[in-house]
Amino acid sequence: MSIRLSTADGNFEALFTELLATKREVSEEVGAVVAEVIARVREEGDAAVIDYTRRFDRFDPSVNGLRISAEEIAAAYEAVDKPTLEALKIARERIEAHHSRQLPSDLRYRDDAGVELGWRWTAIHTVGIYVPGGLASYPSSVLMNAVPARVAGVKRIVMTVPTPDGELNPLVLVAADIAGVTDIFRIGGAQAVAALAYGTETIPAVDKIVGPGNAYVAAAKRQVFGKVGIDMIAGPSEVLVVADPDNDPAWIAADLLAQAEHDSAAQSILMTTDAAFADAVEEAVQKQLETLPRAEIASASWRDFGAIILLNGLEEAPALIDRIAPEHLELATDVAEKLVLKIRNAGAVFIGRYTPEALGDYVAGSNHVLPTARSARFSSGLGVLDFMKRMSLLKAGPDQLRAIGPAAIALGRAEGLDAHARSVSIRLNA
Ligand SMILES: NC(=O)c1ccc[n+]([C@@H]2O[C@H](COP(=O)([O-])OP(=O)(O)OC[C@H]3O[C@@H](n4cnc5c(N)ncnc54)[C@H](O)[C@@H]3O)[C@@H](O)[C@H]2O)c1
Ligand SMILES: N[C@H](CO)Cc1c[nH]c[nH+]1
Ligand SMILES: [Zn+2]
Repeated sequence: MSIRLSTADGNFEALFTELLATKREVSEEVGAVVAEVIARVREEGDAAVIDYTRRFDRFDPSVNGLRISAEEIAAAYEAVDKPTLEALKIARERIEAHHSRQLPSDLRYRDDAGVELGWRWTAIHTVGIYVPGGLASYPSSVLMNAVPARVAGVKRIVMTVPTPDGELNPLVLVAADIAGVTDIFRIGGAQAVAALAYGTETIPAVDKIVGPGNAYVAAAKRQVFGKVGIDMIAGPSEVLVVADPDNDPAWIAADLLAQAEHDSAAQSILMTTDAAFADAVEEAVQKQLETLPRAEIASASWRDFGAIILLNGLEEAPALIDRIAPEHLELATDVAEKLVLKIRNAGAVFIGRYTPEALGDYVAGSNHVLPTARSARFSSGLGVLDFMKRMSLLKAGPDQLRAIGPAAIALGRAEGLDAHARSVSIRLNA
């Protein structure tokens, strides 16, 4: 049973604020564990990675080597059935087509003073992609990370994926192969992030680490930021479904459970205007849980973090949605197109009754690595630009230096930086 709030109640603001502040991870403890893992991996390299993998993933990766071999990838193709491989290829193509449209253009122009200005985009050379794998395997996340990197022009894509108990997921390996991943390592958690950031004897250090993961992965990415770039914090999944009473409660229940089944720390929220509809959805959730293989995880998530928010009218929705800033927002109402224009903060919006979030998780083409824990207030989902940098270009000749140089001299002197002023004046006085 989820908690229920109503905007009609006097204590709504207090309860809503509490909902926003809910911590879904035990952060202080995680932060300390992760700091120790990173320090040991920096110090001891492969030995620490192997030790932590034995401890957290329950197998010894030194037996087959940290790196997943070409033979293991070839064997994975044999283990994957044809329809699933076809589905993976459809997803890869759609993700590639969508992300190709994100490629930015270079620019060069001459302004009124004759100064040439512009920028040039270049790809990051080596990136690390973290593919989660503790509670479930995510071939789709391999594509969501690696395909935009390839589109951007990244030369080396180093992937880490935990393989609990040493079990390889063939579809994950095939996805990596068709997406153009160059190196794959069978490790996960904070030890994988640390290895990618600092490098070990076997694992190359990368320039940037991207990808979702659990609380340990998220904390590790935060802690290595600066040594390497990171994309954003994409932690336990979330969905906010805005649904009017014209929906089939079973469809909405299925959508709520689709995110709840990821992790007991996932969060699913329903916003609706009708109390009887809310009851029907709650009932449908309980019914569907009876047959869901991952019921244990999903019911824990729905019980501990699920919520139903009753509104007086849909016009109340946008302001509340912006405060929640959900990873995924479903608008299952006939006024979805109008509503979407009023929303500022969400990782991805699914418009209308026939766009379940799961479509975006797999095959729509947009990225499913999205900001969680309210970080959609200031960040966006993974895309091609996360794998690129923009260099400024400037060019002046003697006339342009004469035109704008004196102002630079004045500002250099005003800041007490005489060498700055001189590097301009020396040319003007030549
Ligand atoms: N936002 C997104 O785009 C997106 C996409 C896919 C998955 N997800 C989320 O990613 C998360 C994946 O989590 P997961 O656990 O399945 O896989 P994971 O790969 O993120 O984490 C598994 C690793 O966590 C480490 N770990 C586990 N318990 C530990 C402990 N007690 N101490 C230290 N380290 C420990 C282990 O090293 C293990 O290899 C889920 O919350 C899911 O919702 C998000
Ligand atoms: N919904 C997840 C992002 O929050 C992504 C995913 C992968 N596979 C299924 N779903
Ligand atoms: Zn999902």
